[in-house]
Amino acid sequence: SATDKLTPGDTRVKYETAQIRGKTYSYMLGEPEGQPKDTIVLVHGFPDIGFGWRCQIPYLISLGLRVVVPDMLGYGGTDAPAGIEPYSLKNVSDDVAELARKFVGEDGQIILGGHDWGGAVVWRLPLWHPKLIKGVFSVCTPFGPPRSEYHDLKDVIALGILTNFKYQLQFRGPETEANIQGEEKLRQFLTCMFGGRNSDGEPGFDVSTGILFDKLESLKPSPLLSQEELEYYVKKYTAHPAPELRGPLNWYRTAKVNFEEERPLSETPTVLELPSLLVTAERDTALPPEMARNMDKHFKDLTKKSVNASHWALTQAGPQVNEYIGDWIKASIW
Ligand SMILES: O=C(NCCCc1ccccc1)N[C@H]1CC[C@H](OCc2c(F)cccc2F)CC1
Repeated sequence: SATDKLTPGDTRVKYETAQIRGKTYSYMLGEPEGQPKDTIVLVHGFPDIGFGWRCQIPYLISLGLRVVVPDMLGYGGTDAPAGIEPYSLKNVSDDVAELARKFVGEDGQIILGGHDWGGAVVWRLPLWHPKLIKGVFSVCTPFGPPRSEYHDLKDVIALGILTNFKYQLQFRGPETEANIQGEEKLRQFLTCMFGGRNSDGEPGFDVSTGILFDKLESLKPSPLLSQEELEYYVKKYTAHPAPELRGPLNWYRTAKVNFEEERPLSETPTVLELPSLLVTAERDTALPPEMARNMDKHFKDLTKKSVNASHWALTQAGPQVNEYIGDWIKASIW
């Protein structure tokens, strides 16, 4: 039907590019019948692409929204610039703001949604561009306030805190980028991250270790991706020269840059006044729902929901996620 998930190359959306603050961004554009009620921008995470929102895009168009879904910096048809700074949450927020303004103008507003790293972006964007966002939602990723002190993740984990982020020590290091190169390894990596298991039912990734590289070649296809969808992801990831994961993994190397850029924001308590929605995934091992336990004091209008899904909630609980987003838009924004 009209709201069935997008397929690779689906003609229900247009595939466009734009020059944004010196980089080429590639994005999907979905236009509703008649005048759009609003424009919504969707920000994906790691290791994903805009296609990760395939279960949401047709539904949001059916609500009368114009839907803009970029491949984020370093991914798919979007540039992967050199250096770490371009991947900071502030720089990526400024890129998304410029892309949004192409559709709503200098004084217009958008609804903004994110998943995973895209969730971290959407919680910062309204702090940098307060007038642009009329409502913000995140799937899986809780809000964390800007910090006044820097603590390296390695030290935090050594204290037994945030041990669910231990895989990030591997991701920010050299080995993942070095070990995952070329079509076959990228296919195994994506199968792994999307929940592929071997014939003994063992996963190739866990949050307290990271990727178990010697398990990759024995993983069976992930039930979360059809073969066609997996090949579309592989094609998008091999569009960048080796090391193909340099751009995506640079997001894990921005902690110090993010801290320095956000320090001025940490001097006053952060309270987001705009309508906000958090949808947590009950079985997300990297971003468990209890990470959101201290969020409420930073929001004036926060709705919290949860779905019975793993980290890949957008596809695993697509209809439920869509219902929560749709109900929240109708209740809090329209
Ligand atoms: O690494 C990520 N995804 C890849 C792993 C996906 C996966 C999980 C489970 C099974 C299979 C695959 N996501 C990042 C997204 C940003 C997060 O950092 C920002 C941040 C904080 F540090 C503290 C509080 C809130 C906050 F947003 C940290 C996780």
